[in-house]
Amino acid sequence: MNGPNAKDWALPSHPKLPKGKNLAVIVLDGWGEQVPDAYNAIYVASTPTMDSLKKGAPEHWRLVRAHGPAVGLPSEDDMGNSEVGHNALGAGRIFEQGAKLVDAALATGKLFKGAGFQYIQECFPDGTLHLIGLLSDGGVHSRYDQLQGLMKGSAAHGAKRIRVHILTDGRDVLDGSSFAFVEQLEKDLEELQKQGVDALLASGGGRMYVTMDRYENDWNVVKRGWDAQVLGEAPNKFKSGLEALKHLKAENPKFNDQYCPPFVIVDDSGKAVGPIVDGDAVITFNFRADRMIMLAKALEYDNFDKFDRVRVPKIHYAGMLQYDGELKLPSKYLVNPPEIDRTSGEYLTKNGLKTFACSETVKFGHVTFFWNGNRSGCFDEKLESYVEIPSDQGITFNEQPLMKALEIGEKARDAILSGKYDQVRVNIPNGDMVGHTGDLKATIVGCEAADKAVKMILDAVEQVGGIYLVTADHGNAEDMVKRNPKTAQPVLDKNGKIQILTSHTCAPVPIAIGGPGLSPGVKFRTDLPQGGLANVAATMMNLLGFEAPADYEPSLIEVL
Ligand SMILES: O=C(O)[C@H](O)COP(=O)(O)O
Ligand SMILES: [Mn+2]
Ligand SMILES: [Mn+2]
Repeated sequence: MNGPNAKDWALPSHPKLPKGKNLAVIVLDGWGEQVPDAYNAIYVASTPTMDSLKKGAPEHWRLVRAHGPAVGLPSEDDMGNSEVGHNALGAGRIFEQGAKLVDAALATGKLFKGAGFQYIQECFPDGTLHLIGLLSDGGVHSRYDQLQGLMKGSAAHGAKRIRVHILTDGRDVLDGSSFAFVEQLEKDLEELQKQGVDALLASGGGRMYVTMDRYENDWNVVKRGWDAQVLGEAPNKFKSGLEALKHLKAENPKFNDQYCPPFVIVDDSGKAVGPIVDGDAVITFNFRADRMIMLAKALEYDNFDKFDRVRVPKIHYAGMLQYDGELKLPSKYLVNPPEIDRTSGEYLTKNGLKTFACSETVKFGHVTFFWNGNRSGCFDEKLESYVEIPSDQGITFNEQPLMKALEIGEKARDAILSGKYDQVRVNIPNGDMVGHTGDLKATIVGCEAADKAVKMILDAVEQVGGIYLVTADHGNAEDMVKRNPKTAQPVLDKNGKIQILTSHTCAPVPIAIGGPGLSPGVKFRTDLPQGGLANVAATMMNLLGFEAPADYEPSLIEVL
């Protein structure tokens, strides 16, 4: 990686704040600030520790922006997410993120002129173009209008045969919305057929059960997708996508979009219409990395032992973006990823500071990979310890809402008490992972567990005379229902039932600082009302006794 020379990596000392204080950084995943009512799981939950921090407002507690342009997303309507949130927290600057970069590359047509697309195009005369990704307009991992642009543009640039392999959402968008997305997709494919392109939906499955696992929590998820997408094999076979969803839902009263079982579309003779074979091209159209990396490895690596691929077709594969800058995976991609460089983690190591980072598997990469600018691995193994607590596999987290919050708290506590680290950072997942299930009761339990974990860490900070910084990456658990934007009242569906919100929100998130090591004159500035997650990195550097690099977003604190 290019970077400043050694001299420039040195951070100047802060004129007023001392070095040598332990700093605990706690990111509560999916923990926003919203109207206090019965559907705000955080408000309903008993969270004495987080409540006590709020009493420090405005000097030691405030809100920061965690959505839209504040984290590099296209518009104010874009909710925050873990990738952009942790990127901003770790890098201290706002980078235009995947969603925006793909929009621009499609709008200018640059996407179709780049080396990545040309590599894909080489297969067009004889092969099929397969498009694999998340089917929704959530804007977190992918967006439907971008898939439309990709399909149309590919046809215009010579693709004669297109097969789409969908992952139904219901997590970044309302559960049940997949029916409408599939209907729209099948219409769009028909339109392409009228123009002479042999375009069909080929396979599908729910994102959490098929393909979109992350951080290698459960390779079975990716295998289910591989079998349907590549081998054309699934227990469920249908003539169309809509028929598939209707049938699977009728069969199972608990059906939801996130966990839809895998299916393949077959022709009249019962043959799968779109297995991936030698000579084909494959694009994974998600722009976000974490949940596409495992499939990218299966598609790209010669030496691969995570599951039996049975048949490994010789294909030209490209990602919408390059998902991992360190692994250079995938090697071919359509749009250059944001160049997130000189992250706070890298600065800390260059200045000799020691870091401990921990979460459970499903969020582990958030405090490591995303935090470090979509880069796997440490900057300096001698200075960094990354600890992953294995997550439960094969369950929806409303079944285990405590998750590993207390185990994460214990690891952080021990790391703080060991006195070995300057910065101890964790991600506590409950508000988000349980919030995504839409189960209000379980989310309340999860928030209570998260609060206990925070207490455990703050107690350790107290013992060593350290400093804490508690914040979140975006909202989720604070709002569990879809609301009328004008009245803020819950919206009812056609059966009169309240519509459950499984997704993130556009709410701001809290940030609190404190601990016995915090110098008495430190308080939040009042001249940064629009402050966002990208302002946190400079704040952390100050609390560690350093000035932040000049191009970082300004620190949220001042010293009187
Ligand atoms: O991938 C997911 O679980 C959701 O789409 C977004 O959640 P996250 O951004 O909190 O990971
Ligand atoms: Mn998150
Ligand atoms: Mn989430």
